[in-house]
Amino acid sequence: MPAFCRFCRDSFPLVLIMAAIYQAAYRRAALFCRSHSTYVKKMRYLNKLKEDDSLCRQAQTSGTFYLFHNLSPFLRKVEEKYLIPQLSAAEMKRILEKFKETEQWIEKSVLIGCSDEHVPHFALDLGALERSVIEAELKGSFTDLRKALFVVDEDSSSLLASAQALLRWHDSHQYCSKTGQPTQKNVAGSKRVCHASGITYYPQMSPVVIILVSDGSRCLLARQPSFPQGMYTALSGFCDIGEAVEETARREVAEEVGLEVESLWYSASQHWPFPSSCLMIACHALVRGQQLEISMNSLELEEARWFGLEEVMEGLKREPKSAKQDNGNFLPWFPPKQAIAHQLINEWVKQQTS
Ligand SMILES: NC(=O)C1=CN([C@@H]2O[C@H](COP(=O)(O)OP(=O)(O)OC[C@H]3O[C@@H](n4cnc5c(N)ncnc54)[C@H](O)[C@@H]3O)[C@@H](O)[C@H]2O)C=CC1
Ligand SMILES: [Mg+2]
Repeated sequence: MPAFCRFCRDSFPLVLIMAAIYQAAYRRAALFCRSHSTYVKKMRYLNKLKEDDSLCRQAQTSGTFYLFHNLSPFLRKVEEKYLIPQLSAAEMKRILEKFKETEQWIEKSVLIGCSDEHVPHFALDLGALERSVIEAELKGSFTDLRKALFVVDEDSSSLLASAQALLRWHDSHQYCSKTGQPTQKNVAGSKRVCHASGITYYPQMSPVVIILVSDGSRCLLARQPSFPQGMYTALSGFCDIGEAVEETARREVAEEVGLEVESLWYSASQHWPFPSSCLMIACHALVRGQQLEISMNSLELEEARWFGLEEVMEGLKREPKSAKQDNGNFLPWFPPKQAIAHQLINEWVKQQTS
């Protein structure tokens, strides 16, 4: 039975081995001790690349590149699957030479991760080059992110979302908001600096709280006028400056549907790239022992109502395509599984049925 870390050869104390066995986590624990796991090494390597420009410049020569065109990711359809091609530095050079562009372009790329073997991954937006030429050359197409996220697998969709968010942030932070002078990105793209003022800008996300309100046996779902027909989701709202998550949740529920939250518990969080990089903080909330009549804010919402368990379970199974009825009305359906709203609704169903 191996009881040594693969990297430092330190043996594990017996108590740790026993604990690992009992937690059924033995396989992983036996290969790496905590400070030498693949994950830790990977995170430390990425951190070094962010801090060290020359190391990162060197990494660009052995890295792989995900391409975007005006923030739309490049996808290739192989049989029924959509894949995200990763180009080597040599392939990038070949493409850029075709456009008589220099390799200086590579410097515009941003670091978005690395493999377990420390092959760094970069994202690069080729928006200034002719889209159709790149598509023909690489046999694929630049696809709107709203479509791309829902046709690739789950890991790829979160990678695409964060890569696009970082590229978007750089595109819109090219000037210092204090001096108006151009800002310069570090090689990894983890920050931009204004050399005139000395201000460093870091990529940002806007925190949004998403709240699935329940009265114990029903849950509250709502529609904004801009939603596709028939789609309902949980309430949500941006955090005001200085607010805690709990305060935002209480305020948004009061503002949007006129109810008071009695208790609130955290579920999970998700980066969401629309409209531009939100950190979605998902919570369940209970409103009980008070008036349960909804007083909807019609400036923000088109409809808000209570849904029973059965209606929610049917809505979860319904495809948007099959929501339209013969009379032109739409049956309710909910956001797809990639959206954290879906997870909240699923969790609520589990709570009700367990
Ligand atoms: N991933 C998911 O499951 C879901 C994601 N969302 C996302 O949550 C976000 C916020 O939801 P809403 O209910 O519309 O928010 P909201 O209820 O706070 O209303 C939006 C309004 O807030 C104002 N606002 C305040 N701070 C803002 C900021 N930093 N950026 C943009 N607008 C700001 C603007 O006037 C805007 O029109 C949306 O971008 C939406 O895409 C919403 C529901 C589900
Ligand atoms: Mg809202």
